[in-house]
Amino acid sequence: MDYPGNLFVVAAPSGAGKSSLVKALLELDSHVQPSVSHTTRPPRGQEKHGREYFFVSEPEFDQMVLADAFVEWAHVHGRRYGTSKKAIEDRIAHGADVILEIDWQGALQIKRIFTNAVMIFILPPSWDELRSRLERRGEDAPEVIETRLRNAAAEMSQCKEFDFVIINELFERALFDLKAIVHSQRLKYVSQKRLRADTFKALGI
Ligand SMILES: Nc1ncnc2c1ncn2[C@@H]1O[C@H](COP(=O)(O)OP(=O)(O)OP(=O)(O)O)[C@@H](O)[C@H]1O
Ligand SMILES: Nc1nc2c(ncn2[C@@H]2O[C@H](COP(=O)(O)O)[C@@H](O)[C@H]2O)c(=O)[nH]1
Repeated sequence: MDYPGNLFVVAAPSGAGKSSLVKALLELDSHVQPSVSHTTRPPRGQEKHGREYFFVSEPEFDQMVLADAFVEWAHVHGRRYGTSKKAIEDRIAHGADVILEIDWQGALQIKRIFTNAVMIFILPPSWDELRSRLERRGEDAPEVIETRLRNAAAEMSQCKEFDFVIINELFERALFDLKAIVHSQRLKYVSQKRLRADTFKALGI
């Protein structure tokens, strides 16, 4: 059986560090491919259209919804965000490991469609640290930070729906945990379906 590829879904409250962790994972592991979402929020800092997001207008997003172009989409912090079918379906069909960095509402939509998706939730170590990460990042206006912190409690309560919860206190430790989850899912297929079968054959058992 060909390696079918895994779909990893990473969710977290804003500022918990999911983009930093996923970025670091992608730098270390070329077999994992990111999905680039569409959003109606404006770009911040150095963000580029087509790299962090496809930045689209509200009417453009509406059109994509009407055209059934999204696998999932949701209202998050007063904006809309969605994963297009185009962003993931080809890659999954070709057996790539794909990682989605999306909110919990989108994550649960994905789980209903892709029942084998591996669901990972990132938590910050404390409220104080969450606030100070958002402030230190320095890319959101104070009122945006307050909205994100207000929404964080409801978001974090969803972590029980996920397969894995990583506490991002020490970055390297959290990255180690994320890598371990990705590798363990890959090994399930590689060892059970192919290498193990080859070894059994060679051993005549
Ligand atoms: N373990 C950590 N210790 C200290 N700072 C961290 C840690 N992880 C991430 N950060 C910092 O916290 C800030 C928020 O991280 P990041 O942008 O990755 O969060 P996020 O969960 O992706 O947020 P959003 O959903 O708003 O995009 C960044 O400035 C990042 O460098
Ligand atoms: N349901 C979806 N949520 C998404 C998607 N892409 C990003 N997100 C989530 O939105 C918030 C805010 O992101 P930010 O870049 O504005 O800080 C965060 O929780 C993201 O994970 C998506 O395609 N679908």
